[in-house]
Amino acid sequence: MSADVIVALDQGTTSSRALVFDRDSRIVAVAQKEFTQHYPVPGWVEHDPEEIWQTQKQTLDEALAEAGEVNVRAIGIANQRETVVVWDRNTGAPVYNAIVWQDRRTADTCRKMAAEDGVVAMVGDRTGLRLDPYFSATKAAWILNHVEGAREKAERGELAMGTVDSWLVWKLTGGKLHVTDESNASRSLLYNIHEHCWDDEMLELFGIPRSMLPKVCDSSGICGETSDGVPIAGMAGDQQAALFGQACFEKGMAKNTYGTGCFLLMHTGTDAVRSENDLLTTVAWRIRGVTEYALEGSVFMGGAVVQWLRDEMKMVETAAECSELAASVDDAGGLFLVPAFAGLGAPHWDPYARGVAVGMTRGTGRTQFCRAAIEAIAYQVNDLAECMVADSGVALEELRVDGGAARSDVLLQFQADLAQVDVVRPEVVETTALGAAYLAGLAVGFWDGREEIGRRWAKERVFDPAGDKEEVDGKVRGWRRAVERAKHWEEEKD
Ligand SMILES: Nc1ncnc2c1ncn2[C@@H]1O[C@H](COP(=O)(O)OP(=O)(O)O)[C@@H](O)[C@H]1O
Ligand SMILES: O=P(O)(O)OC[C@H](O)CO
Repeated sequence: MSADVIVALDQGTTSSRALVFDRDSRIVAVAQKEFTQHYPVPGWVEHDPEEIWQTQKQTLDEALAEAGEVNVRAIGIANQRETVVVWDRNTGAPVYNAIVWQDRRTADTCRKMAAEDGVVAMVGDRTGLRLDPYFSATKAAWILNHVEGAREKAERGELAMGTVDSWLVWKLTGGKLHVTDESNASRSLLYNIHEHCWDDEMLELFGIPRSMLPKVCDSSGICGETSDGVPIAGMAGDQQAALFGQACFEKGMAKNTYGTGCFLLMHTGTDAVRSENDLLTTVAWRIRGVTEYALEGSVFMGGAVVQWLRDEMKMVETAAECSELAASVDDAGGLFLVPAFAGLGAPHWDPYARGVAVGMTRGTGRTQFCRAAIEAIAYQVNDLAECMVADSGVALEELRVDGGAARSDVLLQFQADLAQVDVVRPEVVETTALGAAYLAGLAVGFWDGREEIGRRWAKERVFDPAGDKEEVDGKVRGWRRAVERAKHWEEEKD
């Protein structure tokens, strides 16, 4: 008899992955494929939607082939968020490349809109977000305004838009289903997170016809079937999926994912807590019609700074080598690297910031660059953690971590020293995929409930805070001076 399994699709910024999980939450099979990053103009980042789909489909097929005789009970999807695809409902063809969350082309549009009386407050009140190019709305509007004939087609109801989850479901169902889940919808700037609907005033503000938008579903629940008859039963933005996979189900529980970017999310229960410290209020997930929320801090360059040292600067051959070099010294010798390559996210929200390296001396070499890169990841997350503690009024009990760069012990130790909190790496670090699998599995009765999921979560290693407080404070002061030098570098355009 073939074993029952759940398949998770983890469509990330740099790769598409498919993982097969068994009833014990063990990974039975995994496949991964990187895809092309397009940087047509400095500050722009695009993906080819067809390549996203092809790589995702290939990994799905490969993972299933590796798993052998299995019975797939359901599919769950976790995806890079905010990245927007606009396609023709009749032909199914995208009208433009996907504009990626890191893309800053709409910075000037956002700045001008924000100058209008009351707009920033209205956007924050309704969506929980900032008027920043990070989110989907201005990216979709850019496509409508720049692709010939797109706006007219959209007005006629011929175009669909969606985040990558919507695009994958559209493809998986052979163009039958145009849906998203509430966690993804909450990243668009078009969704009212309190009234749980697309917001007419936001649609008008950004010039997006309502007919383009997907139907919003629960994050856990059968929303449809693939062309092969497998239920699609879970969908969430990858950071929310990771929060679920880390079993952060209680108010105040937090996780940080160290992927391309870094995303610190704290569960706030059924309260949409408004940040006083420049964080975002976001939907964690909606299950059986009940929405739970999270506070989020988003850092745009996390593990990607290590990739940059490897691929562009050629200072190392592998990401692991960067960590090894960083671990070989106690500090960066006064060097600070602020990787504001795509502007700065929370808490600065400065799309005009650009990368800087300051504090170089004649003794600065690649080892110091590697150390400074690893430290920069931790400094950015530490800034978010401070905001989160200030917002919630309680110290973090522990910080659960995951993502590719969470493999780096030196990073996690430095994080614990900076934030003075236990940093906990779980046994299963594939928490994004696991979260998507759990959301799908719960919907089809594969797992019993959150209690069971909580019991399954297990620590692999705890990084205890160490280090001299004064020394740490001095380093943080240095980091913040360096950040000031990165801000407002790119000139604003009219
Ligand atoms: N040993 C390591 N030390 C530091 N960073 C690492 C290490 N291994 C991988 N990374 C970083 O992790 C990132 C990939 O993480 P992943 O979670 O797969 O990203 P994403 O889901 O955003 O595509 C890359 O940016 C890479 O540089
Ligand atoms: O694909 P990741 O893991 O870098 O995550 C990207 C985020 O969802 C962007 O908000």
